[in-house]
Amino acid sequence: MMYAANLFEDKVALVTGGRSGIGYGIAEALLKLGAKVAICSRKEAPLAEAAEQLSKLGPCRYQACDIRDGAQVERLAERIKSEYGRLDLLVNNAGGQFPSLARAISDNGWNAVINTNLNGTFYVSRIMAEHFFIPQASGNIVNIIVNMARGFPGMAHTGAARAGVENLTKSLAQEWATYNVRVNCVAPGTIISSGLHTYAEPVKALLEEMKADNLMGRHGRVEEVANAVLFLASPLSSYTSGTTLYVDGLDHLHSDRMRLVNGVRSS
Ligand SMILES: CCCCCCCCCCC/C=C/C(=O)SCCNC(=O)CCNC(=O)[C@H](O)C(C)(C)COP(=O)(O)OP(=O)(O)OC[C@H]1O[C@@H](n2cnc3c(N)ncnc32)[C@H](O)[C@@H]1OP(=O)(O)O
Ligand SMILES: NC(=O)C1=CN([C@@H]2O[C@H](COP(=O)(O)OP(=O)(O)OC[C@H]3O[C@@H](n4cnc5c(N)ncnc54)[C@H](OP(=O)(O)O)[C@@H]3O)[C@@H](O)[C@H]2O)C=CC1
Repeated sequence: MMYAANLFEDKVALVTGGRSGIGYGIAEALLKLGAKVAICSRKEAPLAEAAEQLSKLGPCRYQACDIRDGAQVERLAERIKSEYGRLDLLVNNAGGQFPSLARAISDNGWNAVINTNLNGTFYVSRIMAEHFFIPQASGNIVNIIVNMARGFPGMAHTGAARAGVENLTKSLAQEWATYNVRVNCVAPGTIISSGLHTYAEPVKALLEEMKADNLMGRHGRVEEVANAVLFLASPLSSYTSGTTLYVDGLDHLHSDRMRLVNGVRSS
């Protein structure tokens, strides 16, 4: 760990989707640097188990919460208030989608992905800002999106949702600068995490091809995403807001994704 061990001492962080994968890695990194952490996700049992593990590193509370439901998010804010009394950092990490060509996405499937990634991110951001960041006149939001710089063939729903989050980030960063709130995005490429285990063949084979197509010749690691979040969450980035930091081994500048997706289609 290259950051000072007390970098987030006395800071309180909420990591949505913190029970698994990238969110867990972010929560772990924040705890190691002295933060108090809250994690939320929909499934209570694995969430409780993750919080128990994370508590070995420092104070970690959990509450089941579907970010698509504003009432549940309000209850989460009340709980954070009663447990910790404040919130300094929100990491909007909860999200996901399923691989599908656009023509095959049903209305419900489209709405499920937009509701999760775009609407959920907005609800949590607005509610935490109202409860904490604006009254405190300080706060920090890091939105985990995805590299969709050149579109996202094979996952058009999430490409659209994350582009919405990226633009929302620019708007909130400007509206809330006056309250000393910074808002940024981290855009991962393909990261080896629990999220990838949800994919079956032939997408698994496609992931191998994407690795070979990557200019660094590999997928990313959870710690590499967490390190980017730590930078944006810390005073080291105090003059940075409204931006996107890519953690994708250059995929946003170079990738042959549509050709690879066509390969899956014809296999
Ligand atoms: C074809 C080429 C593919 C290219 C792929 C490239 C791969 C690169 C990947 C690298 C970058 C990104 C990686 C990651 O993000 S990893 C993280 C992954 N983690 C998750 O995605 C977990 C969270 N996901 C979910 O919870 C769900 O996907 C969802 C967001 C949809 C929310 O679930 P919810 O519980 O609300 O959904 P329901 O089960 O109620 O379903 C609602 C409708 O959505 C349809 N649906 C859901 N899953 C699928 C599926 N696998 N395939 C098709 N349709 C699906 C479902 O059928 C419902 O619609 P209908 O009522 O019309 O049936
Ligand atoms: N792995 C990768 O290659 C990449 C991942 N990403 C993004 O990073 C984030 C984390 O991904 P990763 O850790 O890999 O995957 P995971 O599937 O492990 O993580 C997704 C997390 O989000 C939670 N979640 C999903 N929907 C909701 C909801 N409606 N309300 C609350 N929590 C929810 C899940 O918990 P539960 O099921 O209990 O609700 C889970 O903890 C996601 O947004 C993902 O799309 C972006 C680019 C690349």
